[in-house]
Amino acid sequence: MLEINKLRFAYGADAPSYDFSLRVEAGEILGISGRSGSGKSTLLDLIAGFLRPQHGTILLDDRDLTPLKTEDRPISILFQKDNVFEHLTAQKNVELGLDEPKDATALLAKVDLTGFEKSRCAELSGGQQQRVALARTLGRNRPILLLDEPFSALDDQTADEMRQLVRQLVTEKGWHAILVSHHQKDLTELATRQLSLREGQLHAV
Ligand SMILES: Nc1ncnc2c1ncn2[C@@H]1O[C@H](COP(=O)(O)OP(=O)(O)OP(=O)(O)O)[C@@H](O)[C@H]1O
Repeated sequence: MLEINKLRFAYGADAPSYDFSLRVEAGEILGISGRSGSGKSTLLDLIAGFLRPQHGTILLDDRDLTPLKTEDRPISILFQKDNVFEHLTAQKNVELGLDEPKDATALLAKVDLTGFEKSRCAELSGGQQQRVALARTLGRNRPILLLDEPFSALDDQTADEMRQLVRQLVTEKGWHAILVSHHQKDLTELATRQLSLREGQLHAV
């Protein structure tokens, strides 16, 4: 289980402070909604280690991740865009993220990109690029998946396909996923549970 205990953070002495506690089971996708500026990205940045909390702990299966640097945390992140290096091929993009050699072709096949191994990502559509990023996530197989508006730049049908794929992978792999989004459809169709962020605190929806 991923446990975030009384994580407290403020950007400065006069800034409002964020106070988060939450738990995410393996195979669960926790959806977090909230108005623009409510602190959704801040929450993900704290879990990813881009920001340091002033108080509190982040545990995965009782292991304390709080002191670890971002690169040592067992996380993958999918942003709205810019998840791939556009000048590199799909295959290189998948291989770059791996700790040990794995079959990039098989990983790309999992996300329905057979035959695109040698395509430069600049030549791929936004949805295909997101699938390359997902193939890398699959290869890395990190237990925590942070999703920051990952489908916002996609058309409706591609977003639907991506949601299904992400859902299937999270269930299959037992990842602990947190999705932040403005889009109700993402939250209702993908999240297994939802919370809303208001005034620095998480509330039941
Ligand atoms: N580097 C920073 N320094 C100071 N304040 C910041 C910084 N980054 C964000 N903030 C402030 O913290 C608050 C939360 O920002 P955050 O980006 O986490 O919100 P959000 O809910 O993800 O917003 P959006 O939905 O628009 O992406 C905002 O008031 C924002 O202005």
